[in-house]
Amino acid sequence: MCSRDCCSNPRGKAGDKSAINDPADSTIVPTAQSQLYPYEVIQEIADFIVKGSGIRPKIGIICGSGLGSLADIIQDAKVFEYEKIPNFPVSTVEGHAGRLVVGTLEGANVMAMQGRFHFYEGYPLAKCSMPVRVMKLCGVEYLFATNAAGGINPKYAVGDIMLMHDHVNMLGFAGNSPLQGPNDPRFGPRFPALVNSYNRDLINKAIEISKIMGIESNIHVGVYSCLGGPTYETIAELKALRMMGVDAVGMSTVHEVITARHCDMKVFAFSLITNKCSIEYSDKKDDEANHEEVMAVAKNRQKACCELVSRLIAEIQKGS
Ligand SMILES: O=P(O)(O)O[C@H]1O[C@H](CO)[C@@H](O)[C@H]1O
Ligand SMILES: Nc1nc2[nH]cnc2c(=O)[nH]1
Repeated sequence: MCSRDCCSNPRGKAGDKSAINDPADSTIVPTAQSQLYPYEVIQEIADFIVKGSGIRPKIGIICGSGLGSLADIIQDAKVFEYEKIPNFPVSTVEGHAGRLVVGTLEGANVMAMQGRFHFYEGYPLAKCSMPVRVMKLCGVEYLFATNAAGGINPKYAVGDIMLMHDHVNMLGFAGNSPLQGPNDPRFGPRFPALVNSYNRDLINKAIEISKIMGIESNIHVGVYSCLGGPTYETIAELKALRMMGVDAVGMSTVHEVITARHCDMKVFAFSLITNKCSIEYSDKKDDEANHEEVMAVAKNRQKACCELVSRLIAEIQKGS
């Protein structure tokens, strides 16, 4: 196990002073985000997974809130509990089981995170997206990132799927990035470009698949934004996001996509619209987002989400 403070659970263990910064201790030097998980530590984690599973995955899947069933359809699955993976954080959110599932889907070698890490859990962004680098060093070429999100675009209904074609990085606007700190060129360049981050070919294929599935009227192509959470948005914030061209809002994915594009992975991402974000002031309880509703909608729509992902992976396999 890595003994460095940075890799440990931020909540620490009872009596474990190493997890708490002492403001009076002038010897503590703040660690830049990019230094939290050096290349060698990521390599160790990747080796542990590849050796333990006997599989070199090509596609990495991140299951959004309530969408853990995307990993349940993986065949010949080898399951790694996050607690048992050296230097891996733990999942603390309901609907995020905290397991890595490695196996095959539609003939492709895949690895899926049944549980992701969020900024609001107390993890720095580089820690939230560290598993994407692990995927890269395991051999992953394609990242499939999924999330539950609130629909801001008035045309979106609960249960619709928004294929992400762009994002607005609100945490980035505020000066926070998983790439902040010295750059390790073994992962990627100092200044990665993010135009065309969301693979157009995969978006087009997903649209074609939605027609075959008969769900094309529930599919949109739009812009996602990640806020820090854990609060859901105020009406004024939702109005501001809408003015900025945001169609769906959540608390994840963007830093994962940044990390994936930095190391040149192809990205496909979608949001399941689990609640409508009303931008009108009202006293209606129905207008308040809540995590139980998010999970219930995700459970209802998991079949369609699984089919979309499976069929898209089958398309990738056909082309390889
Ligand atoms: O983005 P995922 O992990 O799907 O979850 C979304 O749903 C939770 C809030 O209900 C937040 O964690 C938000 O980010
Ligand atoms: N920030 C945010 N995250 C969500 N996740 C699911 N729904 C929502 C929402 O309305 N807002």
